[in-house]
Amino acid sequence: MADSAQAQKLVYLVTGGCGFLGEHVVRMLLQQEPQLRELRIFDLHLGPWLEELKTGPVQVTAIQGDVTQAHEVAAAVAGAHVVIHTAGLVDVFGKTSPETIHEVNVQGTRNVIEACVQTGTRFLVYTSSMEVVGPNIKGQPFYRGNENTPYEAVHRHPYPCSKALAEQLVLEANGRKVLGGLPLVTCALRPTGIYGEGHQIMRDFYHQGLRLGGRLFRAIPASVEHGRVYVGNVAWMHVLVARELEHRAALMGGQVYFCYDNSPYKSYEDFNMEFLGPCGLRLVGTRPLLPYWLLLFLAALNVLLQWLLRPLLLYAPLLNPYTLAMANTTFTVSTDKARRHFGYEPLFSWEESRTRTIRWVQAVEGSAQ
Ligand SMILES: NC(=O)C1=CN([C@@H]2O[C@H](COP(=O)(O)OP(=O)(O)OC[C@H]3O[C@@H](n4cnc5c(N)ncnc54)[C@H](O)[C@@H]3O)[C@@H](O)[C@H]2O)C=CC1
Ligand SMILES: C[C@@H](CO)CCC[C@@H](C)[C@H]1CC[C@H]2[C@@H]3[C@H](O)CC4=CC(=O)CC[C@]4(C)[C@H]3CC[C@]12C
Repeated sequence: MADSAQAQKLVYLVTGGCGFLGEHVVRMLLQQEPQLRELRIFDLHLGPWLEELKTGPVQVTAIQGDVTQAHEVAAAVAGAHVVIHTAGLVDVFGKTSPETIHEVNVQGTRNVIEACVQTGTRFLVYTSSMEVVGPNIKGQPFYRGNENTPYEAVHRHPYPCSKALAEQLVLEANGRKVLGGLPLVTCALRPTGIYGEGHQIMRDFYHQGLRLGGRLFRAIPASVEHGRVYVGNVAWMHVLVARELEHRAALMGGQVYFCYDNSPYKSYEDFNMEFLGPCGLRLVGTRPLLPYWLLLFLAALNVLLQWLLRPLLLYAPLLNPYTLAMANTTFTVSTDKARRHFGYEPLFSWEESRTRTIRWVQAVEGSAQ
């Protein structure tokens, strides 16, 4: 008893802890981090599920706050040993302005770094994205690449631009002296497309399929591979990095790691069918049903409609030129850097990740009826 009380000494802060990934990180920390004394969860919108966590042995502190507000961030960071910064605006559909995306993703990250420096927090884990690398605006394939694969990372869209700038800030902050004189140790994790329980876009595709009588229509050639990783494994990587940063600061500080697991390489649509198929949906066509030029035309039309309708309503469909380019460009990773640097092995096999995700989609279906 005395031993476990002594071992429980660490205070962690998870920003964006009520988001899709953030919730998994929070739950994973509570399950897998025995050294935890207090877990602070900082988010613009706090979820009601946090209440159930407050009865466990770890003190769970929910903080409603905004990363763009430096004083709110500093107050939340003060006294934390580790910050896991997952909060961000994930918008590739034109729902929010480029300025707001920049403000949350870049200025928010700057505020987190400054708060660490000012309050003496030494370990910062940043959730970056594969989008920091690509696909680029030229649509060049990135086939089974790793962290050292040369690739022309050129972006125009506000989301990847903001993630790239924020990642750069985090990596440049590695080694800065924090209050007390010790160096800050930072690193960035770059998930590919995350899937699993709570994935909003999977839910959207599922509902779209139901509306279309149980069918989805192939739009992307099956040969275009899109990297995907299970949310539980992404969360597990965050927990491991947060744990190991202190012991392997020289090796891991300032490094980037793709998030990977054993999920198969498939096209975006074929991969989704791994879950939606067992839930009764069918992907129609072995080839795209519409020619690419027509899809591109429809995507451009959606942008025009979004602009025209803006004064009346928010029209933000899944298809736009950016999402089409994303889905239509091969981007897959193959790396073992996380295993070599901090002993990462996926916690969930592909079979388990698939089963869990299918169960979740089925539960979504149940709750929709
Ligand atoms: N979903 C994906 O496929 C991928 C996501 N990522 C990154 O992972 C992180 C988490 O993404 P998701 O969980 O998918 O998104 P999400 O939208 O589900 O979660 C983001 C969380 O951040 C919070 N947040 C947003 N603005 C905030 C603000 N101003 N102050 C405080 N909290 C704020 C939201 O309330 C939300 O709970 C993001 O940084 C994203 O860029 C990276 C790669 C892939
Ligand atoms: C053309 C449509 C026909 O069915 C398919 C459109 C699918 C798109 C909505 C998705 C294709 C690729 C996705 C992105 C990708 O997985 C990488 C991402 C990383 C992030 O950091 C955030 C999410 C996302 C941008 C993800 C968003 C949805 C897609 C564009």
